[in-house]
Amino acid sequence: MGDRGSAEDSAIEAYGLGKRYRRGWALKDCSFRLPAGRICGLVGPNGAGKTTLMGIAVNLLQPTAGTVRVFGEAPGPGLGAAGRRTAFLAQDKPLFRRFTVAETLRLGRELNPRWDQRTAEDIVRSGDVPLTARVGTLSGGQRTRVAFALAFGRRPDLLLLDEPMSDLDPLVRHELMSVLMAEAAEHGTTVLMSSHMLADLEAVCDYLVVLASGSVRMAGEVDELLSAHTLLTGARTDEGMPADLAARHTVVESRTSGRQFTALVRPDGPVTGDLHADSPSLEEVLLAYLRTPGAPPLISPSAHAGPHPHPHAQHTQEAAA
Ligand SMILES: Nc1ncnc2c1ncn2[C@@H]1O[C@H](COP(=O)(O)OP(=O)(O)OP(=O)(O)O)[C@@H](O)[C@H]1O
Repeated sequence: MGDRGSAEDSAIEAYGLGKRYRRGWALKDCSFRLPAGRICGLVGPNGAGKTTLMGIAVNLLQPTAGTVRVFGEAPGPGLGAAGRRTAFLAQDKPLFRRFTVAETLRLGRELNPRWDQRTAEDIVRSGDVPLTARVGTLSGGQRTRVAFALAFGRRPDLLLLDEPMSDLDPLVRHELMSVLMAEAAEHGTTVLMSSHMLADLEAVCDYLVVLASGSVRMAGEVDELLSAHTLLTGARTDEGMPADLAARHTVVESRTSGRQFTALVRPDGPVTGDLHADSPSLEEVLLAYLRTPGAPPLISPSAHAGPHPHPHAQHTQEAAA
């Protein structure tokens, strides 16, 4: 892609990234790479650091430690190259309430040289949101649609969406997911989307980053992550599951129910014994990691990040958050 060398292949690369607030670390030693062109789900329990990570990537927050690169550049003030290529849809979707929808889109057009009016208007119109309505009179879901239109209209190379679907009804959610996938496929947009709706993520994402307590617990291609895991069921022992299983394989989580145990494992060789082995769904894998923040992390090779060449180019002072 282009003449920018291998850095161009990474949409986001975080290395040793940390953010400390007064109450403690919100992100700690967070390293991962998101290759360009993926639709990536960002998953983690409340307070895991998802919003903080996105805020650092779009230069709204400064890291306390480590570095982040967006298309190979440190996020900087103003509309640097990385900033021009990035759109961020924040959780509270800030819009001017007194503006009409048309005025909101006009502002988007005036502020963005790459503005795509047709895409933005299509997204608004397909939800029957009148262009003449004031933003303050719209329902929460309609406002989300306008915020989506603003984000897509910017024609970003990287779109960061912080829990974009939380106030949408299932039909609108489904429709906007389809818009998201179609736009991303047509323009090669990289998407990083935080969500607690695991089924939605399963439908649209081909890449995943799982955060727990500020650290990356799992990152990589969905297919790779899924195929690394096996769901085992068998007769429970006094300890719950047979002791040799934990000795031979990486156990993410094990649970017992009645006379049975179920364990999600990363097999380190053939699974032997009187056990039933199944392929887990993405939801089963994610739930196991969310329930077990201490599980050994799994970072697939495409998600590995290394140190950046100019670590001092990144600001490291605390921001007024
Ligand atoms: N401005 C702030 N000042 C102090 N602490 C903060 C601030 N913003 C976030 N935190 C803390 O940092 C941690 C991570 O918060 P963050 O909002 O990044 O999590 P999240 O994964 O986006 O959560 P959620 O799923 O609830 O949106 C939390 O413990 C939160 O209380």
